[in-house]
Amino acid sequence: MAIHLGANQYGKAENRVVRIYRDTPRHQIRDLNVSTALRGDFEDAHTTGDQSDVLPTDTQKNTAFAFAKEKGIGAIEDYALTLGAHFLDASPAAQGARVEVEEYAWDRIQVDGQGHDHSFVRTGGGVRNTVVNVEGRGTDRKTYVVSGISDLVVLKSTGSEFHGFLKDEYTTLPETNDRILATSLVARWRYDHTEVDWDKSYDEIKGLLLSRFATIHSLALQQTLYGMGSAVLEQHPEVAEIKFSAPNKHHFLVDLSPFGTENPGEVFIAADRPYGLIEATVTRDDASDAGSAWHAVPGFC
Ligand SMILES: O=c1[nH]c(=O)c2[nH]c(=O)[nH]c2[nH]1
Repeated sequence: MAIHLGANQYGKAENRVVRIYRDTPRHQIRDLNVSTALRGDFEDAHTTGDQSDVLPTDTQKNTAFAFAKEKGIGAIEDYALTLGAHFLDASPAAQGARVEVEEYAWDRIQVDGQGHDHSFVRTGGGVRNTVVNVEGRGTDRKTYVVSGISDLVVLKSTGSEFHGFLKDEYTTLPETNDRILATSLVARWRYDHTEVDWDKSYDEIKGLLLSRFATIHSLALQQTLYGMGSAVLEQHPEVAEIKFSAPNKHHFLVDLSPFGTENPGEVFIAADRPYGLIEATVTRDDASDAGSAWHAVPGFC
């Protein structure tokens, strides 16, 4: 029987790196979840057990923590770019390095109208993330950055319709001109290059996604996503394409007629499962080649 090793990568997943800046009494916190992986010619490590080419996952973990102190943490994209380039340089057998970073944001706790110096409360409103892929050596080096947001839970209580859909003998869904539209949005966008003010770009794109969600009169979640994505591409030349994964968090009107009570769009049951899952990519016609930018980014079509 002929068998061979297929695609493989290895690394340390979900290093919870917390960095406190305490140079003054007014501390700052950065709270990250960092996953690293190397891919390349690691045939022997699998087939013969020879680990001489393997930079241990433990070393990768140590590096993520050491860099948090030695180099500090600026934008998560810069931290991931630095780590990715380092791992590729440190591992001659590797052809590519992948670094994924999620950031859990904290706000200062307000005490007597002032943000406290060293007490924080976890910020709501989505988790920022980035995936950096670095490949090749010397002048052949290619670097890809996909950044995004997950768990951005949004709802509009009107301004959403769904009608005119295809019907067959199993269709029972009533058409509606007024429904709740809610989702826990995952959006990831691929940058065209790395000369980007990462924090500014992220803040603006997040703001744009939220404002378009609010202002688009929705005829379907599909149309809302396309409108949100188009706005990002129109206003952010640094973005080549954007992908969405959006569970349609259904809210069903409760029938209060058995109690003789009307319910004109006021009381809903928020259904947990099942949910519609709407996924879409919005791309520039002249987008740059994605290369390995989306390598091992699950959860999108
Ligand atoms: O926005 C929606 N898109 C659909 O494809 C769909 N299908 C469905 O049953 N409800 C909805 N809502």
